Amino acid sequence: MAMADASRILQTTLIPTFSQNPSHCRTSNLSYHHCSFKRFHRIRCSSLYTAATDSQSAAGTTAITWGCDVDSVENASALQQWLSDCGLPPQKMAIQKVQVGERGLVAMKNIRKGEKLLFVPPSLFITADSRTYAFSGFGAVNDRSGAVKSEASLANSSKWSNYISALPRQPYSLLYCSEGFSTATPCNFRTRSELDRYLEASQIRQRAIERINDVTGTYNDLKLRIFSKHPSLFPEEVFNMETFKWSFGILFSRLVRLPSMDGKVALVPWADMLNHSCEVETFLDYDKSSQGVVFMTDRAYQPGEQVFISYGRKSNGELLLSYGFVPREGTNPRDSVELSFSLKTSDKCYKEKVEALKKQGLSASQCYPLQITGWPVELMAYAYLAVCPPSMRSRFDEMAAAASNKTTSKKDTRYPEIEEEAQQFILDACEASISKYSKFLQESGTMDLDVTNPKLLNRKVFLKQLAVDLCTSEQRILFRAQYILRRRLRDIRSGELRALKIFDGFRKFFS
Ligand SMILES: C[S@@+](CC[C@H](N)C(=O)[O-])C[C@H]1O[C@@H](n2cnc3c(N)ncnc32)[C@H](O)[C@@H]1O
Repeated sequence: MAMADASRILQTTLIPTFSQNPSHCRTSNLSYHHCSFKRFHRIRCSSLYTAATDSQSAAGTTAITWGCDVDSVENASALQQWLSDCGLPPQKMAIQKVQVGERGLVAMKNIRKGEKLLFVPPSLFITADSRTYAFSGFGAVNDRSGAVKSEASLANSSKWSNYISALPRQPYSLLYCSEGFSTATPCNFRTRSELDRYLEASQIRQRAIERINDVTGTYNDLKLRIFSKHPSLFPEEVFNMETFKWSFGILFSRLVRLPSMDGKVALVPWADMLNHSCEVETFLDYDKSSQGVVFMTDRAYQPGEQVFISYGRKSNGELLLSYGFVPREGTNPRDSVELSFSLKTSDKCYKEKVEALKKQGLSASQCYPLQITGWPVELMAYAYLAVCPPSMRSRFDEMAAAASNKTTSKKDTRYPEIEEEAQQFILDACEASISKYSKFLQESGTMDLDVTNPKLLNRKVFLKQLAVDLCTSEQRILFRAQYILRRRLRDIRSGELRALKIFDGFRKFFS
């Protein structure tokens, strides 16, 4: 789920707390415009970990007091009752503890292949334009004096209280990787150094850092411009980094994009209890004929079996980043690994090549995804450009254009004269990356977890396992690419050798 989508939903879930009751704004001298947070649509990425760390340590850490344990189903029956009172039709599934994903929806009756399930009506969606009331602890300001009700009383008074009570108190998310985050968080990367250590080999580390910076930057921005100026309206106990990360953790792991509603994103209670399987190809969407969110099963289920949907055709790294899990090894046909490539600064044509790339909006270093089945034509074009000799400088522009995925004609142009060098260039990057993964995977067996608290030890073992699973799956793709590249190079070289031998034979014959 894109950061901008999550941000928009988060902001609108805050707005109605005020906009539904403008008198709060009057008492606190905040204009309606201020209350609506419209000015804070922009996500600021400038704040770095240090800023987040400072505010965090100054604030102290506060554990989330709403929601429930990630594997608890005690609030599930209340949720199901509330949903049916709100118009959810009778269901063929119920929330239960499951093997995959802690809690999930399990078939109560026989379900046929091709059957439509769920039918969650729009009145239950939480979207950027819903008049949602107090979705998170952030919406807790709701009395005339501006005092904050406790989350418990908020949870009881909010329309969404049953939904909030059934949300995981500690969503699995890489958002919890910033320094100084609460040790109460059970299974995420707690510190930046953990993230660096465990995900050093993977490009997902950089993506996680960018996401954390986006979220912490947004919080710091709001804190500087609003929360700190109106402490009675925005008390630190509620408006702190921890609750902010919790909200984003929930959004990243539960928001759904609905293609039939022009790509609108929404939290869809009940539907968000379904877990992901890479082995199904069925997605949530709004169904105009039944006027609700549905999915169509692509296999049959018997009573007692867990029912799955697909969260999208995502790589294991993307699933870890947003949802905090890595699928079982070899089960994700959409898995890919991002590999970084750079032009050599010692290249005689370095500047000209950088210029050609710049014209396409690319830089000297580029990342391309490798899949078990191969890699994009854009990567091959970048490799040609990287190894292209000065005598072929007239081709730089066309190679750079082909290296950009903006080109509509995905022509797989080949340059036989530099084919060997280009394949070798990709192989070198692959092998450098493989050795980074091998180093981590070898060391992970002996890595000192450095903890005394048994709860924390469990958490650390879990997160290290996630990193090991991700790195194993990414390295597996790289090994496959290495195998293909080595074979191609062997063929090219043996082909050249054969051609040389024939040429030599002709030469001898004629002489
Ligand atoms: C949309 S929620 C699904 C309901 C969730 N299991 C719950 O109890 O609230 C997404 C979260 O479920 C878990 N999950 C979903 N699919 C999973 C899978 N295949 N393996 C492990 N965890 C999964 C992850 O924690 C993810 O962040």
